[in-house]
Amino acid sequence: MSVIELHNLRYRWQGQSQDTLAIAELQVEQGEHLFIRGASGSGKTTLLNLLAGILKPASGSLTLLGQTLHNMNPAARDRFRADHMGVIFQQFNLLPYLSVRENVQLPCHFSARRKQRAGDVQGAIERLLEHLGLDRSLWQRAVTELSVGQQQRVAVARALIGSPEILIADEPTSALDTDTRDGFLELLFREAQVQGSTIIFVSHDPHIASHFPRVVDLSSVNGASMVE
Ligand SMILES: Nc1ncnc2c1ncn2[C@@H]1O[C@H](COP(=O)(O)OP(=O)(O)OP(=O)(O)O)[C@@H](O)[C@H]1O
Repeated sequence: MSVIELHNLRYRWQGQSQDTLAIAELQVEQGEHLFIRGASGSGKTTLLNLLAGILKPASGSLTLLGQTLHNMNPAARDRFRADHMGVIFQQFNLLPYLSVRENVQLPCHFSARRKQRAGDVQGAIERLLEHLGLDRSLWQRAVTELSVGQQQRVAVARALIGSPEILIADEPTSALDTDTRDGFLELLFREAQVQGSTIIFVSHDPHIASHFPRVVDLSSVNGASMVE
């Protein structure tokens, strides 16, 4: 079973005369690191929102770990997301009034499964922050006191805790210089590999693509012949 399976998927934003996305086939296997590239406006964020169950396809099928998110009720969908997905967005979405430690711990509050998989939660937080190279002196600090690069590491640790099967990253490196960006990707890959997580990484930056074993250009799969 693929981790993500997508078949004849269509999505159109309201008011648009054409489908934003029309993807005949896309499968992502466990542990794969997939980079999705595409010009601005090609539908990358729309695709991630469909994968996360935030948007519902107009037609076609989309399954994650064999389950169809858009057929679930909202509570079940939220639970699925908390249990199985780690997300890293451009703005990181860290909670400013919480410390580094508390931010990383959050998914274990929302998901008993993630908590159970993390085991010794405080130990897991420390291991992740150490592996991601975040100095121990920062762990009790509010995240607002951290640099952008440091906040990014906190966001990665939070996405990884409790070993979710699927990691979704939307332009998480856009604020970084080249060296910091490459270091960030190395850390992300190393940790994802340890956990066997699948990565779906979206960006319009072509330099990042060279770090990924599999690259899908959205413009080449989007609108390709669909079997009705
Ligand atoms: N909320 C919305 N309402 C209507 N149309 C939208 C909405 N969000 C996106 N779109 C349209 O869908 C298309 C794809 O947008 P999307 O944000 O998915 O592209 P993207 O590839 O992520 O772009 P970028 O690289 O600039 O972030 C665009 O034409 C955009 O105008």
